[in-house]
Amino acid sequence: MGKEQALMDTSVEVASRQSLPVISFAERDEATLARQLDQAFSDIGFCYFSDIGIDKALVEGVFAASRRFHVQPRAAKDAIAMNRFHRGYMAPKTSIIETSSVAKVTKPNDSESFMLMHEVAPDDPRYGRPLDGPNLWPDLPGFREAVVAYEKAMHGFSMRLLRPLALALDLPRDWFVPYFEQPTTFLRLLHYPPHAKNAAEDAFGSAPHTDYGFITILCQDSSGGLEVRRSDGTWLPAPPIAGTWVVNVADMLSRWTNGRWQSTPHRVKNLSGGDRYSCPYFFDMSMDSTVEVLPTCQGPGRSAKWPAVRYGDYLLERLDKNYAYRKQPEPA
Ligand SMILES: O=C(O)CCC(=O)C(=O)O
Ligand SMILES: [Fe+2]
Repeated sequence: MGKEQALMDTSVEVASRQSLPVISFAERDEATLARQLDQAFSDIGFCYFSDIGIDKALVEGVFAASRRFHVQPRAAKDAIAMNRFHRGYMAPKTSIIETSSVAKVTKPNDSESFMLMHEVAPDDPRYGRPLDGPNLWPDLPGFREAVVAYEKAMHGFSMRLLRPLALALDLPRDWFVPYFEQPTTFLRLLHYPPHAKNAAEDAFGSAPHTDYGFITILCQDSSGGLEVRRSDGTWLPAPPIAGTWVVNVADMLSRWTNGRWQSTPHRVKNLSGGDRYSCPYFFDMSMDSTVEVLPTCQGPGRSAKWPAVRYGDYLLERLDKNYAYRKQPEPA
């Protein structure tokens, strides 16, 4: 490969790409990881992670919990319908991605989910602010323990990931840490029913969208159906690979990097014929974080493409537009 080609390959996504890169965290030094992360996130904004040090039993536990939750009768799930803090059960066809920059989305998503966010205790000064309130739990023995154990492990890994991410962007290795002392996190236990045979072409389990925050680390079952948009507008499948997580850059991280890392649109159609389960973990900065283009991602000829934004404001605007329950009048 000539030097010019090599340079191009690190900055321009290869339109003919047939698969996403897999980055292994087994015995890799931070500098190597940083290089691989930079390449993947600059190219297509998506990759797989393997060997991230999370016990298989934790993964099996969270999927088992999700299945137990979703097979319950609808009334049991509605008993913990999503509260104004964005926690609880989100019924099918109650989210429509009106803020999609990708497509005119007209149909609500054909999926249901249980949403868990960072816990905010009543004695926490943040308690009661928008999106800072209590989680809701189903009446299922062992459910909470399994879900919290997985969430804790994902949080630990995500904190460790901050260093190679900072190095990849030529920042001091602990640069991101202060933004994540009180992170905004979402663990979503998603269930997709089989895609209806007569469904319209533009009906999706998850319509084309980008994620809002910093980074998303998703574990999927063996059904398949997730697709990632290439820069030429075609869609690349992100099929299940045992022992891996699918990872993507979200809007705030893309904005922080002045677009060097891409917040890539993705979508889901569950064509497996059976139920599909996935568990995305959204690891985002504290609500009060100001996201302003990084000093290392701007300079002469690379002026900042976005003004500074407070993450909590950006997030609220998105949620208010995309979720039906947020459009109802507040209960008295
Ligand atoms: O279920 C999936 O594979 C993707 C889910 C997703 O993109 C999301 O919840 O933001
Ligand atoms: Fe997503």
